[in-house]
Amino acid sequence: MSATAPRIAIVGVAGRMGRTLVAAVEQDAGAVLGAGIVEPGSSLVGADIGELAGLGRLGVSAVDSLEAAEEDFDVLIDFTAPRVTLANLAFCAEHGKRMVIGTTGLNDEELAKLDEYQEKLPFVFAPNMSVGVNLTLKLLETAAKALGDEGYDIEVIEAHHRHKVDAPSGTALKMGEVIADSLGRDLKTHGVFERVGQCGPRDAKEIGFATLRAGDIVGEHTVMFATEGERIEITHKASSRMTFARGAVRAARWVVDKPAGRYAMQDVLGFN
Ligand SMILES: NC(=O)C1=CN([C@@H]2O[C@H](COP(=O)(O)OP(=O)(O)OC[C@H]3O[C@@H](n4cnc5c(N)ncnc54)[C@H](OP(=O)(O)O)[C@@H]3O)[C@@H](O)[C@H]2O)C=CC1
Ligand SMILES: O=C(O)C1=N[C@H](C(=O)O)C[C@H](O)C1
Repeated sequence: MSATAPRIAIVGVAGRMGRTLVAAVEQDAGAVLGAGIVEPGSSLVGADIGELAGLGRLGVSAVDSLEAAEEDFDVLIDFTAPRVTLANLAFCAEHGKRMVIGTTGLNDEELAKLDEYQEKLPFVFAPNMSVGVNLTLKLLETAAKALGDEGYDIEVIEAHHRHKVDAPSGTALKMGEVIADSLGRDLKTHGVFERVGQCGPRDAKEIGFATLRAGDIVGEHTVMFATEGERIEITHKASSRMTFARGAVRAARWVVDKPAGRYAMQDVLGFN
């Protein structure tokens, strides 16, 4: 399988990431566009996915189920919504496929469900597929270890486009988890996601989150380490969805010959 270019199916192919993924697969000589899946009953069934992506005709027509695409792909790339992703994971496990999952906003129960599949198929799950964000996670580990117990307050600030449905972003939560793990804290107890009214002074160990939603912001994350007299800010700014899409295609090429397991982008990039 690894010797030939994997055939990729993109679910949610008419979405913001779906359309960008079509372009990313087309640009990658090591991957082949196998199928594009839209919502069941969508008026886009039969549309050419190249045309949906603004690339002109590519000869691949959108279908509205994984069953209809089953013969046409090796790896499914899924940037949709939690319930859709979990249903697709069940299909892929049953039919010997691999997956790359970029969907965010999974609740604890859904995250636990994801774990149930780690022995059933190989899949990469990452809230952010960009190389830059994954490097930033390594920098945060170092910064948190150096500063977190030295009186520096830690705050995570994220900004995204007006259409985003989950908050804080999956990336912001991942950043919080990396920082908490590095400091032996638990994000469940130390994460502060809302401050309103007479909320009192800041606890030294809390990890605060602030969310902005506006216009067409692709995705921006800053982690602030602030103490009296100085502040360090580690920032990542995405200016194009192509950075996520290229990472996802890279993950699809990587996961195609891996044994069953749940992998992270850090594994794909060799950062672990
Ligand atoms: N990991 C990463 O690097 C990144 C992750 N994301 C995450 O990816 C997800 C999608 O983001 P985005 O592309 O902006 O969102 P969009 O809403 O633009 O795209 C989601 C697409 O999924 C489609 N969809 C919904 N249900 C189904 C179904 N049952 N079968 C097939 N398709 C379906 C939607 O169709 P319809 O519109 O008809 O409902 C829509 O086209 C979010 O969770 C986001 O946070 C985003 C960017 C980067
Ligand atoms: O919804 C988005 O757009 C993005 N979502 C991801 C997240 O929730 O972290 C990644 C990226 O920042 C864009």
